[in-house]
Amino acid sequence: MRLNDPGLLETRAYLAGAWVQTSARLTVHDPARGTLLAEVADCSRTDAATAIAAAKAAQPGWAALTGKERAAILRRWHDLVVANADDLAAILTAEMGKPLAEARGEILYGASYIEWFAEEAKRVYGETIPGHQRDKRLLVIRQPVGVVAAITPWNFPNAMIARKLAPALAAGCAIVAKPAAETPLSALALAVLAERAGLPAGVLSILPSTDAVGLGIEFCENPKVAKISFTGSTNVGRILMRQGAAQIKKLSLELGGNAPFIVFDDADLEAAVQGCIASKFRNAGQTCVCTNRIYAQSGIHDAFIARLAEAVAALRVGPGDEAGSEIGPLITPAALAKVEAHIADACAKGARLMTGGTRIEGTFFRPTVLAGMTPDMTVAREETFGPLAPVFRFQTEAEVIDAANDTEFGLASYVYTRDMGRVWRVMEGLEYGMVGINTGLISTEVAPFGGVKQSGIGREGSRHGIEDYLELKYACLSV
Ligand SMILES: NC(=O)c1ccc[n+]([C@@H]2O[C@H](COP(=O)([O-])OP(=O)(O)OC[C@H]3O[C@@H](n4cnc5c(N)ncnc54)[C@H](O)[C@@H]3O)[C@@H](O)[C@H]2O)c1
Ligand SMILES: O=C[C@H](O)CS(=O)(=O)O
Repeated sequence: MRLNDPGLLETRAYLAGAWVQTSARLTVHDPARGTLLAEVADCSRTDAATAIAAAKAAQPGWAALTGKERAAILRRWHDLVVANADDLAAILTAEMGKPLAEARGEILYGASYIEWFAEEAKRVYGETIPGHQRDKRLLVIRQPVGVVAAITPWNFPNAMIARKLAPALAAGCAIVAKPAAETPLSALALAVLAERAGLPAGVLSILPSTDAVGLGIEFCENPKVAKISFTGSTNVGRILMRQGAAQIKKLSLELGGNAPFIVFDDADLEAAVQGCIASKFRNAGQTCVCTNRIYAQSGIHDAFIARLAEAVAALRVGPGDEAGSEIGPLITPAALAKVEAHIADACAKGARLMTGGTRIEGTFFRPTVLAGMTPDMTVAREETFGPLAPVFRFQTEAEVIDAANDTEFGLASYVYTRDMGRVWRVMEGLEYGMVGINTGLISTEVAPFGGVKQSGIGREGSRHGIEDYLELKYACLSV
C-alpha cells in the first residue's frame, strides 16, 4: 500500500489522548489476498475503562467550548479527511476489500457527516415556553448526554464511525469507540487526523480489540458511560440492550436489514435493472441497505430477470486495488459460506440459477441471480450480506406489500413505479425506516438514516441525528 502520508497507517491504539502500543496484538489481513497487512494494538477491558475515565474527565471542558468553537475543530477535521482521501481510501480498500472507487466514495461520505455536524454544532437551540401561571417563566435547554461508547462494523470502517463521532462531538460529548477487529486501520487514521485538527486529549479514544464481548460489557456496565451507539447485527444489538438494561443505558442502534426491491409492471425497466444492481451489489452486497429480496410483477418479470441476469453477468470481480474491479472479495470465508448456503437452500427448493452461483478463488464470489423464489427459502428471511439477487414473482400491489413486510426487519426498501398514486400507497404501506422510489441509492448525511422493528432505534444524520446525543432540560422559573 503506497501512501502519500505514511503517518496515517497507525497501528497503536488512540487511548486517553496518547498513542499506545499494547503488549497484545491483533492481526489485520487483506481479504483479497489473505496477506498480513498489519499488527495492531489489541486493547483490553482495562484499557477501555482507562479510556472511559479519560473521556469522563475531558468531556466537561469539551462541552464548555461554544458550539462554534467545536464546529471549527470539526471543520478542520473534515478538511483534513478530504485532503487525505486517497490515502484513507487505500487503507480502507486494503483492510476491507471494496473497490477503490467505492472506498473513496465512503471517505467522502464519512466526511460529509463531519461537515454536517460541524454545522449542526452551532444550532443546538433551546426554547422558551409561555408560562402556565402568571409568575412562571419556562425554558428548555439541550445539553450533551456525556460520555458515549461506540461500536462499529467492518463493512464501512470509515463512514460508520464518522457517523457516530461527528454528532457526539458536535453535541459536546466525549466518545470511546471500538471498531471491528477486521478493519481497525480506517478508524485509527481518522483519529490521527482528528488529533491534527485540534481535538483535545481524552475526548476521543479508538480501541481496536479482539475482546468485543469484554469491551461491550465494560461499555454497558461502566456508570461513566451515558450512552451506547452501536452499528452491527441485530443479534449483537439485542445483547447490548440486555446488558445495558440494568442502568437504563441510552442506546442508538443501527442494525440488520432485509430490503425488498419491488418492480411494478409500469416501471422503467432499464432504470429498475440499474437501480437493482446499485442497491444489491454495492460493497459486494455487504451493506445493511442492500436489496435482499427482489419482487417483479408478473407483467415485467421475464423481461426484468433476463436484463438483470445479463447486466449482472457483466460485473467485473477482482481485488479492490485493481483498476476496473466492481465486485471485491467477501470479508471472510464464513461470509462466502453464507452466500453459498442461501443459494443451495433456494435451489434445493426449486429456484433456478440465472447467472453466477460459484466461488472464484479465496473469498471472491460470482454475482448471482436466482429466479423462481418462494417465501419458504432461507434468503426470504435472512440477510445474505453478499452478491446474491433472488427474484420473486408477484401479481398484485396488496400481495407484494404483505410479502415485503413479512420480516422482523425494517431498514431500507425500494419501489420502482411511475404511478404516483401507487408511490404514495406503497411508500405508506411499507414498514421500513427508509424507502427509495425509482432509485437504489438513498444514503446521505442530510436525511435521517435508520430502521424500524428489529432494524434499530434512533436515526443517524440529518437535523435529527444530533438529538440522540443531547438531553432536554426543562427549567421553571418563578418571577
Ligand atoms: N443499520 C446500519 O446502519 C448498519 C450498517 C452496517 C452494518 N449493519 C449490520 O451489521 C451486520 C454486519 O456487520 P458485522 O458482521 O460486523 O456485525 P456484528 O454485529 O457481528 O459486529 C458489529 C460490531 O460489534 C462487535 N461485537 C460483536 N459481538 C459483540 C458483543 N457481544 N458485544 C459487543 N460488541 C460486539 C464487533 O466486534 C463489531 O465491532 C449486518 O447485520 C448489517 O446489516 C447495519
Ligand atoms: O451498511 C450500512 C451503511 O449504512 C450503508 S450506507 O453507505 O450508509 O448506505
